Amino acid sequence: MMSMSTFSRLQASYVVPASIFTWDFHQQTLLAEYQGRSLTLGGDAWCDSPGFTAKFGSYTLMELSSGKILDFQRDIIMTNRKFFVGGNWKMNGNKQSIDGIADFLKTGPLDPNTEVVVSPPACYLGYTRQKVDPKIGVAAQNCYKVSSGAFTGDISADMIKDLGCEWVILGHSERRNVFGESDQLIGEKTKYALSKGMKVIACIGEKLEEREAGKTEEVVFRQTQAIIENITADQWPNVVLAYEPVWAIGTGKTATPEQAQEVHEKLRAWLAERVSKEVAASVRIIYGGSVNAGNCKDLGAKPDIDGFLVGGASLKPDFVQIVNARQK
Ligand SMILES: O=C(CO)COP(=O)(O)O
Repeated sequence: MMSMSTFSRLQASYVVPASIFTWDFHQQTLLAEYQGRSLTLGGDAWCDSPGFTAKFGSYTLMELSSGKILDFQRDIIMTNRKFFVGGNWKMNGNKQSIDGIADFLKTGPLDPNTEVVVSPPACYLGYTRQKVDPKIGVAAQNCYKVSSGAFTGDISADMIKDLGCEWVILGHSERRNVFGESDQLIGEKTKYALSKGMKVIACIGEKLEEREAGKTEEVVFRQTQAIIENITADQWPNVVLAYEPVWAIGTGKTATPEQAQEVHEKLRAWLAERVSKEVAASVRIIYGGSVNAGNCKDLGAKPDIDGFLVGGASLKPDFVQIVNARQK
């Protein structure tokens, strides 16, 4: 038996290039043969039926008198990125307040079309896992890049999993800026957590002075590059990217829906070039920074904003409204 990652690697290294080479050769030969002749062309588009592999469509061009295919294009025409809302509790709460949060989450009602994850401080991971509905994911706010050892004060992906939690937030701006974590370390942590089968909310975002200096894209792409290098093709479904401009975190200064959409759209286009069209179309890019019950609907209506990572408001019943931001 071959593992999924070996299969993907062999397919990407040999099968796909060989198929493309063969097709290109065939097409060039055909076009040379038809040179200077008048042709009768017919084209047809085809899409999968919804609910199957509906995200792909193809368009085929045929020379009708010979019945030979001259060209075909395949593209992504539909994506089904499930709306994702994470509550990052940061270093807040105790057992009593967690009970209160579990209660309002239970009362909800929570939109079943939204994937919900809450992220308590490490010492309350097990308690939170027991208290909240099993349909709600529980995330650690950080973890180190190895399974165990002399790393006083840290926790590992293996320990988080042992508590029944499957998510971890990595690269949060507070880890980067208060605790001095580098792009490289965040990449290494991402690699290790994914290798253990964990799901990762990987955070990126520029500081105010970087935005003012026109460096938003440069910073966001640099931070994302260090992350994508550590993700294999088959691991992308386990990754959510969180764009959190540092100037909008905990400041009450939300990015406008247009500002956030602009960065998300550029990041998706960049991912299409750097990773693949499929990953760019399917990965969820969520926004974080002063999201609240009042601004979540406008932000969530933007086409490239696939949800939120919520700080302060995730400790309050307002969080339910944010989870339901896409409801009419
Ligand atoms: O950092 C954040 C989520 O990770 C955002 O925090 P606030 O929602 O409190 O601004």
